[in-house]
Amino acid sequence: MAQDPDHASVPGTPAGGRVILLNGTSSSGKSSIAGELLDVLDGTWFHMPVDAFHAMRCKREIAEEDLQAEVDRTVKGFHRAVAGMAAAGNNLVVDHPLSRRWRLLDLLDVLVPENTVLVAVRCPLPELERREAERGDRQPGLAALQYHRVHSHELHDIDVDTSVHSPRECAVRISDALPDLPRPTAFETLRRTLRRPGRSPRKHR
Ligand SMILES: Nc1ncnc2c1ncn2[C@@H]1O[C@H](COP(=O)(O)OP(=O)(O)OP(=O)(O)O)[C@@H](O)[C@H]1O
Repeated sequence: MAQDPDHASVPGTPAGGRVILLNGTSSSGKSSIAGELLDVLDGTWFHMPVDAFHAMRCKREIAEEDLQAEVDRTVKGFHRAVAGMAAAGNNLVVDHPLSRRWRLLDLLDVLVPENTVLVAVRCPLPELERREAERGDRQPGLAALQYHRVHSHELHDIDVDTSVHSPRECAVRISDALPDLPRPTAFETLRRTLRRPGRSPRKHR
């Protein structure tokens, strides 16, 4: 290795990292699977939950009318933080509900589609509502609100059902599927169909 006594050489960048994007409603089990994936996957991976970015915000009260804009700005920054970590060669497990259409469209613009694995984390609504009531730390009705939105674009690379499998079993299924995923990836197809240059953008919600 070359000498660099002043530590002035910017470290080289390996090929872009892989991003496993866990997409499901609140209480579907994304964080639980992410924790298991870090244990199951070979090599070094980071868990990047959008919740961690919301938790970084100062505790000053936000006016009701400003709240959605604050949340959207945080989410948009989170997307770019994910893209930046991956661009530096880090492998990531991202835990994020695609509960508004613009979130998917924005991620299609900033992530490398061939390096992105889109996982549908599914769970029937009655079980989601049971978990939501049991944990008590989520706004009641949040899972129901997101239920018909998060998977509305339909296409994913891998599906798991957390009402049938434990977080560990879901993580093993995802890990086992990685080497043989068909191409094009869901993100490649979605980018081609939803983000074609010159196509008028659909309304972002
Ligand atoms: N496969 C599973 N089987 C049974 N219970 C589960 C399973 N996965 C998660 N749970 C339970 O569901 C609750 C929510 O799990 P978790 O925090 O992983 O969900 P989440 O999708 O990350 O939620 P949020 O987006 O609200 O943070 C927890 O109480 C967890 O123990």
